Amino acid sequence: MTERIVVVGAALLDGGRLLAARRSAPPDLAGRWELPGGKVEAGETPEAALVRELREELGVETEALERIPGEWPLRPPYVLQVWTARLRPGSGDPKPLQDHDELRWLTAPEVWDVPWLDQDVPAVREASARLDARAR
Ligand SMILES: Nc1nc2c([nH]c(=O)n2[C@H]2C[C@H](O)[C@@H](COP(=O)(O)OP(=O)(O)OP(=O)(O)O)O2)c(=O)[nH]1
Repeated sequence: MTERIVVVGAALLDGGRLLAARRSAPPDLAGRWELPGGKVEAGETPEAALVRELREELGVETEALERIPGEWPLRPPYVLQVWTARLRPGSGDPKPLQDHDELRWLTAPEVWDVPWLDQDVPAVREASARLDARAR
């Protein structure tokens, strides 16, 4: 089993807050919170996948900023990579259009108020470190 599929997660930052999204499906993930995103398709860059997924799932126009170093294993063959991102000027507010049933903008002290997917915790820790740096 050598196939490896990258899932891009967005640390979408706005005004010193991080967007968290509660999954509505599948049943084993529903109710837990994640960094919105999805699978990178063949021939697609991770940054393009991030912009596409956030448009589909949240109805927003975004820009990927920088990759957070590291890679975190999900259920094989998936691995999670995370980019910071921001809303483009004129983008609407995110809405839970697909895959999610609730969204929250979390300030640095609120980051651990939601039950993140277990496999997302290391990535969220890295993302929240960026949030702390930006909030200062
Ligand atoms: N988007 C996202 N998916 C995650 C995270 N953590 C985690 O375990 N996953 C899992 C859930 C899914 O099994 C897989 C990504 O699937 P997805 O449903 O979000 O991606 P997608 O839109 O490309 O999927 P699909 O409907 O095309 O199959 O990775 C995370 O932080 N963000």
